[in-house]
Amino acid sequence: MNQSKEQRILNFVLQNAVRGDPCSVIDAIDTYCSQKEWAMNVGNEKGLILDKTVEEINPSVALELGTYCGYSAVRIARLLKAGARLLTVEFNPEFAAIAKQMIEFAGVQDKVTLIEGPSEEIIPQLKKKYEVDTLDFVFVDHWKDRYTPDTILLQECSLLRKGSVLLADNIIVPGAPEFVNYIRNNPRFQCTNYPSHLEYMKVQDAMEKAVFLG
Ligand SMILES: O=C(c1ccccc1)c1ccc(O)c(O)c1[N+](=O)[O-]
Ligand SMILES: [Mg+2]
Repeated sequence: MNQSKEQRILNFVLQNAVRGDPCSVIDAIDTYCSQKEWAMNVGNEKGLILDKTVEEINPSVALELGTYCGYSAVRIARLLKAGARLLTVEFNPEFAAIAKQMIEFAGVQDKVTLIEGPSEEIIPQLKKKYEVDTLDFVFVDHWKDRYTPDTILLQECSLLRKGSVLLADNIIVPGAPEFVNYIRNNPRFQCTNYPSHLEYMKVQDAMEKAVFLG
């Protein structure tokens, strides 16, 4: 049966990256997706904004919404301190299966919990089933129409504390206008916009950082 693009990306990583070396995995994905087939990884330009945000926060507990092939999960996990953990949520079972292999090949599986299912079902389970108290960092990169309802759900589930940081991808392309309107007009969040480009393209995009004020 014809392989999926995501399987081709994984195969390229398995053949060109170094097992246990997360940076080589990130580089291999960026090489493949910039030269062979575009894919919706956050990419290196926005990835550097993600890196700086994670390093600034140094989270003990991080959540990612939208795992895809695991590129940003590997990117985040490689920066986490000893004992810190990333929970990453993916709705699509095929993507989750690829991401699991990607995370394991990168050697960051001990820091990452990959959860397959819809974010609206997983978020209410985080406290009891996944033993989360509050989240220090949330990378928001899933279906763009889920950004706002899931940000509201995180608050309703008391998963944010004063200083929790959300970083949202794709503010311009594909865009999340409802989220931008919600978060920038919400007095409980302090927002900062980071202009960038759509991964592997010369198209304007941006990321939005939102600090929860409690
Ligand atoms: O929605 C798309 C999309 C839409 C149409 C075709 C391909 C992808 C997309 C594009 C770039 C992203 O960085 C991203 O996170 C997504 N996404 O699905 O979450
Ligand atoms: Mg994205």
